[in-house]
Amino acid sequence: MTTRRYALLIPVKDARSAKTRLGVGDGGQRARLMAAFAQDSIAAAAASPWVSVYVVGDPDALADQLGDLGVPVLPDEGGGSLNRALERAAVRISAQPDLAGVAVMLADLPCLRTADLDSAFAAARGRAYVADAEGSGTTLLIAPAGTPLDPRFGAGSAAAHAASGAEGLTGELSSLRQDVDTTDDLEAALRFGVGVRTAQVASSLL
Ligand SMILES: Nc1nc2c(ncn2[C@@H]2O[C@H](COP(=O)(O)OP(=O)(O)OP(=O)(O)O)[C@@H](O)[C@H]2O)c(=O)[nH]1
Ligand SMILES: C=C(OP(=O)(O)O)C(=O)O
Repeated sequence: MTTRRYALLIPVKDARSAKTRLGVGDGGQRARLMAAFAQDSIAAAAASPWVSVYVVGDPDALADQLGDLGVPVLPDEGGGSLNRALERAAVRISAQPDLAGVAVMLADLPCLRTADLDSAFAAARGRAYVADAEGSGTTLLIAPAGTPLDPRFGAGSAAAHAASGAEGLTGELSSLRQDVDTTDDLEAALRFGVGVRTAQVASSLL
């Protein structure tokens, strides 16, 4: 275990325009669910001794959405591009001394258990990523100090991160792979076990 921490960037967009592929509830209910995913993801990550968490997004839009988690918010300077927003935030944060590196975790991981995040950081030997359960997306990208973040999130991002030279971590890491994009994913996540905030919102919806 290192004494230096990674800056863990967690991008969160305004819940009202997020998760259009989730076919549950109306727009307002989907926004509450999305906010709960983000809160559970952030709370589990913030408990890890490997990271200091920074949300990347619009601070005004996120004020309600993040509840009382008390995490710092870096502005989204991506102009609609997730990868550009992450690169800009990484440049801002890497001015901090004594970082172990910069990492990115997506905020649609309502099942996340801190131990899986810890295991991923412990296993990374260089720039590394964790693919989602389906194998096509990426849930975590780790760039140790001295390596570029070079984020390639979006459709087919696991293959894109592999092609860019990052190592795909092979541990089970099941709660870190259980991302929720679709209604089927949500059902799988509920069977797996979600965090308290998601459980509460989901029970009022399903
Ligand atoms: N700050 C920021 N976060 C983003 C942006 N795009 C996506 N995200 C976040 O990145 C994570 C993964 O995003 P996607 O699963 O692609 O998001 P989505 O647009 O909410 O989902 P769909 O509408 O179903 O495609 C989620 O935590 C989003 O909130 C962006 O442009 N800026
Ligand atoms: C942006 C991504 O996420 P999702 O699969 O949640 O759209 C990704 O996996 O790169």
